[in-house]
Amino acid sequence: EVGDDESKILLSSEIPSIKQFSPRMSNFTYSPRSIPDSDTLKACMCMFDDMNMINRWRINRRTLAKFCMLVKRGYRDPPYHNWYHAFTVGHFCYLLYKNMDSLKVLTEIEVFALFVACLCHDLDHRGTNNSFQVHSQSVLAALYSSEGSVMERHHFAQAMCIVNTEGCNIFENLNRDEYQKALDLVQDIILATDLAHHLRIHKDLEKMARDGYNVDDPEHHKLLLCMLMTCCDLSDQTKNWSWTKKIAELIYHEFFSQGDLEKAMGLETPEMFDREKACIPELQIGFLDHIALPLYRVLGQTFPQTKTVVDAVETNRVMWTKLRDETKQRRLSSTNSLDFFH
Ligand SMILES: COc1ccc(Cl)c(-c2nnc3c(C)nc4ccc(C(=O)NCC(C)C)cc4n23)c1
Ligand SMILES: [Mg+2]
Ligand SMILES: [Zn+2]
Repeated sequence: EVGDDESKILLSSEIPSIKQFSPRMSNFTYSPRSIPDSDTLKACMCMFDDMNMINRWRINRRTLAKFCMLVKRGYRDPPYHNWYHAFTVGHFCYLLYKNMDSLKVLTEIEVFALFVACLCHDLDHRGTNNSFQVHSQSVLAALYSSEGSVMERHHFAQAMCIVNTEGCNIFENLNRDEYQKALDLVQDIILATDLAHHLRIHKDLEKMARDGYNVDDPEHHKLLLCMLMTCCDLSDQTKNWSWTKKIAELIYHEFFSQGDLEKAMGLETPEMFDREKACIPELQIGFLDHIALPLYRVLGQTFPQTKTVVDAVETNRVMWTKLRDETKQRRLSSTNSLDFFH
């Protein structure tokens, strides 16, 4: 049941030019969600091509088309952690490449692994997080909870299944060392998408920003890969307010569904997942203050070309504070009304 747009991609040997998409495709302000689902596979192929990855790693076009198709199919359809999320994360990686001098601060194989990891990083996500896996004693927790980062280990395992599927191994023409290096990098980068991991390395990222990035320090390469991956993963926060607000709705739709499940299973539900207790503007301001803003500030400090991105996140924070104050205002005014007696 290969979709018609997918079979067209598969059969057509030439890769269309990136020019056929918006001329703003490589601007930080461009929102990839304006690319229709039916064009996302073609857009992925174009991004691989525009970053010269097809030539550099001698990727067979048909193999690339099959790989991208299986990755897209490897996502389920929860409100947020679906193929569209993976596609937008991959697109932000493309934006970093186009706006940070082809990411020459990393090696070519690191950039290749980063882009592949972006597309694969949430494969087969079920719309529930690591603590839900452990508390609900899911199959994935049984498999991976002893090492932690349960979902992220599963996402990587799914990516390896695709790479090992006949006709889908985009790494097949790498030599032995490059092959091993590429898969190790994809694993490290996908494991780094666990927010708990990001919180563990945040002090190191700030130190790297203070000291200045040292392209000759392998530790800085590892830290930078983790940092850029999380910047890609949270990149919906760097777009305009209407998109950012829409994304929050999708995320809390997913969170509250998890909370409903937890209540039904008699598990305790943190406020963030409890539709009765959560105040979305408050929670979003907290997320921006504790995670997103410090992260994008480190990016902007280390790479001045990305400063515009920090401004966008700051603007979104202002919008959330306005929404919070309005919501408070409405509640204040209503308690003075007859509602008070109900
Ligand atoms: C990088 O990995 C992930 C994994 C899952 C998600 Cl949903 C996100 C993510 N992407 N955008 C958002 C936004 C706008 N708000 C969020 C609010 C809270 C949390 C959260 O998980 N808080 C738990 C605490 C231990 C930090 C995640 C949020 N988030 C990122
Ligand atoms: Mg994830
Ligand atoms: Zn993600």
